[in-house]
Amino acid sequence: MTLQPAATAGPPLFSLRGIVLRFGKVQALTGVDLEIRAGERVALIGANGSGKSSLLRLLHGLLPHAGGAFESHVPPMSQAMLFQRPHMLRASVRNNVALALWLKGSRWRDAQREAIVALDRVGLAELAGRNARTLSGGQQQRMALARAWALHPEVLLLDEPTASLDPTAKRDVEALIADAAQGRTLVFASHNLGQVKRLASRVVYLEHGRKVADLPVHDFFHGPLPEEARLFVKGELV
Ligand SMILES: Nc1ncnc2c1ncn2[C@@H]1O[C@H](COP(=O)(O)OP(=O)(O)OP(=O)(O)O)[C@@H](O)[C@H]1O
Repeated sequence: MTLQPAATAGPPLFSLRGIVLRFGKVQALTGVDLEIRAGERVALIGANGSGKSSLLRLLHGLLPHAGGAFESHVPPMSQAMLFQRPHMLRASVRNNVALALWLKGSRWRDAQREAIVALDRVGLAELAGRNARTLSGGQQQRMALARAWALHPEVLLLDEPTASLDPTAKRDVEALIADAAQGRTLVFASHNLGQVKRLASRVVYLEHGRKVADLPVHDFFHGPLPEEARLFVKGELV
């Protein structure tokens, strides 16, 4: 499916000013300024280790910052994050989704019913009774998407959601993401520039933890870029 152009961006959801994030001596983010508004679809790109996952995890409240100011206007229950390797509980596919709903306050019976609706949406209803740990990589990502979707989040944060999938699964999961992103704010990390062009309205390029470019998607791919970002887009810097 094709994503509709984002409506005029709404109020700010996340505001970052001069953010520094460290893991011991490693500085994963340095002086990052970023504002993300409702309805935007922001792609985070950059070489391995440039800070994309760290930034997503900061937005999701999973990592503390060591400097700068971070404001989130999204209630914690209104955002969901998909990790590179989704976490699977040793339970049925249905219960993996239902548990997330139950934790959010649904009654168990309602949670199970809503889980089936969400699984149906990603084409997994037939596997609802299977142990989630026996799913293939593509099926796991679809399940994780159903789990995130079922929560009706305002914001979806995705960390390289199709990185480990074969081309068919990549296409399927990307279509589901496009569907899930409708009417929501999407922030995702990706090494797949085709996917960035298809899904994003805006591109943030990180290099060694610094934000080097931050442009509307068309300008990023067609306008002048800082040299390192230009080489990255040409595939000469990975
Ligand atoms: N738990 C951790 N402990 C120590 N260092 C970490 C940890 N997580 C990330 N880092 C370091 O922080 C920096 C940024 O890593 P991050 O995972 O955010 O990059 P990335 O852009 O998502 O990379 P990739 O494209 O490989 O997923 C890297 O130098 C990385 O080694």
